[in-house]
Amino acid sequence: MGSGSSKNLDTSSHGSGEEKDDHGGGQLYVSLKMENHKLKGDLVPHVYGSVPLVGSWDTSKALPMERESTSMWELSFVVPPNHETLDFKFLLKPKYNNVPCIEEEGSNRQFMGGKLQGVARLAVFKFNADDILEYQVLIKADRVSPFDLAASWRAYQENLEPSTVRGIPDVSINSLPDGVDKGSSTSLDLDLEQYLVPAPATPVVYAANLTETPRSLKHGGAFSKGDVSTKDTCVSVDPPATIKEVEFVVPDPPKLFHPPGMVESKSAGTFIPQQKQDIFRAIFVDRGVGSPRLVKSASADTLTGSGKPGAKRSMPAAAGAVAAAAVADQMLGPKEDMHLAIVLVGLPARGKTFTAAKLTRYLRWLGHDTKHFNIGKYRRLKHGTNQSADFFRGDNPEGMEARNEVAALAMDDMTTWMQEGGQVGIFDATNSTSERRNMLIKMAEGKCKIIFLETICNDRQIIERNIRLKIQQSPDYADEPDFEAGYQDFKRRLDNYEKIYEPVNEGSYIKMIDMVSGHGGQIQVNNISGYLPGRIVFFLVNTHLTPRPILLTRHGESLYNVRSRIGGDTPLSGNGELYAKKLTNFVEKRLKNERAASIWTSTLQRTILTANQIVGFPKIQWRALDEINAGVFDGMTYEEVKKNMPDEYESRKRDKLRYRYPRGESYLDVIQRLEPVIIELERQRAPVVVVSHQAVLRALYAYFADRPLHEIPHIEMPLHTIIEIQMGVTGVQEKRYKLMDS
Ligand SMILES: Nc1ncnc2c1ncn2[C@@H]1O[C@H](COP(=O)(O)OP(=O)(O)O)[C@@H](O)[C@H]1O
Ligand SMILES: O=P(O)(O)OC[C@H]1O[C@@](CO)(OP(=O)(O)O)[C@@H](O)[C@@H]1O
Repeated sequence: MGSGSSKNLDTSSHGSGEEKDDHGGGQLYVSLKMENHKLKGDLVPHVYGSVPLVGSWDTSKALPMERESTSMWELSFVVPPNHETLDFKFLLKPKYNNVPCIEEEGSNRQFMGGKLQGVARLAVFKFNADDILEYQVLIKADRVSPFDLAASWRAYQENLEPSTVRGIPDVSINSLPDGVDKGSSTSLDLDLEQYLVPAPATPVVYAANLTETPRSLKHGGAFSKGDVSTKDTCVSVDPPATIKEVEFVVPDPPKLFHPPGMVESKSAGTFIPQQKQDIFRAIFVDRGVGSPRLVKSASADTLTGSGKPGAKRSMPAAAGAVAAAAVADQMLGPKEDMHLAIVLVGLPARGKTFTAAKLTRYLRWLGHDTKHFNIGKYRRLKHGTNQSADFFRGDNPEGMEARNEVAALAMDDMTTWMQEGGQVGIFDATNSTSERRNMLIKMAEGKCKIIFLETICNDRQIIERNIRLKIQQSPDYADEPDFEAGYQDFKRRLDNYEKIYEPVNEGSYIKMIDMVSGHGGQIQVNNISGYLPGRIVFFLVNTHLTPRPILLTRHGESLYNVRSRIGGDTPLSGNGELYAKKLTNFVEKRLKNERAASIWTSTLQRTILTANQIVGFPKIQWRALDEINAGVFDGMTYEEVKKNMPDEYESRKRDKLRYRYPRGESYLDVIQRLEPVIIELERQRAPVVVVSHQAVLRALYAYFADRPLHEIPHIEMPLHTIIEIQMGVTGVQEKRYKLMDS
């Protein structure tokens, strides 16, 4: 049996009781995974250990792990902050008995002060001298403030709550009929190819090229046209709408009059200068622009239903939790906390730009006004693309000055944009010395809150792969025809950075350590609190680089689709049933080698029936995947709405994103409830087939395709077509299969 004990945190042993080992307070969120493809009888992996939570070394109270896929077992738990040391071991226990238990070989595993001691070694179980079973082990421990943890978890759980619709189990696996071998569908790949149709243009562009362009370039200042490298300019000078933003500057929120207890929101549209006075009377949280018969802000009419790019606002264009958090921040938080700077830190080729772009996409999709400032792009525009490794030497004063100068310019641009209402700036550079970071901290004083996000990778193979990707993608090497010469130059550049690199140890930070290698990664969090930082940590904890497809499809045509009626819960038409068969065939072929894939549907029968015949994969019903709730219009045709409620019809037409159906939902509401689905799709390592609805799929697709919020309600989402999103190490790619005409 395991040995060891749990020590309660004794403040006296820390001198003055400083929370030195507490890493900024908070609870320890521990996630354990074990993987083995050879299953042994009905033995279930358990965890037991030194604290009551994990059974106090009593095998009958050990915590069972849950099956995540056929070969993967998982368990998460939260250790209260007053446990300094936690010892534990893995245990194999029969499903329905307490004995015999087989404890893993070797010494106890241990968390001390929130950190795993030693490495996450394999879990080895010895049945007898010749019979040994090994499990791969993955252990993550993150410090999360109790508040953020509770908020994230509640939101997550609420959306995962099982439905009670129709009494159908929410998770089911219909096994393959006897004699059917899932791996036997040979030579079928060609069949799939015949259904391929062109996807909307999704050029694979190096993420840095899509980032912000220096303001001085837009307005003809320090970055003269002569400085500009053609490679960067051709991709990314912002559209005129963004430039227009600076023409009308909304006063800083603190300068506005706030009657006690009232909160003013500008999130519902563009301000029209002559109506500026009205904003002083606006008292509402973004709740949609429809339903005049229901209570509506007196000011809503003074705001043009925009959602268009360039609309100026100081609150996110979002609903629900996002809007509520923004209001709370304005009421309670210090002014600078209303703006958040995520400052990347890390050696070159550690995934900083990749992570920055992904986070930008996620935050924008949630409705936060977010911009990505890539300092490499600033440098290229100012100093050209052909800087050799010497430019990056720590002992090259000119190089250092030039790099600090562009970093300061970008920081200036970012804080100026924040003062105009921008919410989250992502500052993407190596920022590899504390001197540079101090410069940024000083520049941000009183303007925004800084959180450092450090990406650390110790896996030589991944670094090697990243370097090769860099030579292929980065504009720095676009003019270098000789791959080997580029490679050697980049290696020298890396050496120069490594010589002076200082890991982050100051302020608020998130460290992502080996998060992509697939084993033993961890996230360390220091001094992080608040709604948005909490969401960011939650998002980063769940993302990884394992390539896998996500298949999105609408249900087969329903009886209401045939009659052009919205909403409802009707079964499939004949056409719809045919699609269900074709989809089944498609999934069997496309996922023939995927043992751990799963099928997600909504709780409405048109999606359940569409997926009904697919066998061999777990099916999960999500309420969050139900179609937009059309409220009092459910079951009507668009024509009927137009005729009977012309005002409502027009309101929706004017601003389909924010329009909330009376007693129903808006697209913004749908996006909010889909957040747990996105997090889960990011977290999954195996393929997922999502069978859902038009509005829901528009919102999900927009996240992956990085489409702006205002476009979401208008994205084409045809019936009987599968959109395959391929999640890969360089980003997201798309394929479309049209199985039949709609
Ligand atoms: N957390 C990470 N650790 C290591 N590699 C990563 C990480 N995230 C993404 N990558 C990989 O690193 C590659 C290069 O990333 P990039 O963002 O250009 O690096 P950087 O900005 O640090 O120079 C990406 O294409 C991706 O495959
Ligand atoms: O937002 P719009 O464009 O109205 O699209 C959403 C509508 O699509 C429909 C079909 O018209 O989805 P679904 O096919 O899932 O039934 C309606 O139920 C839903 O209200």
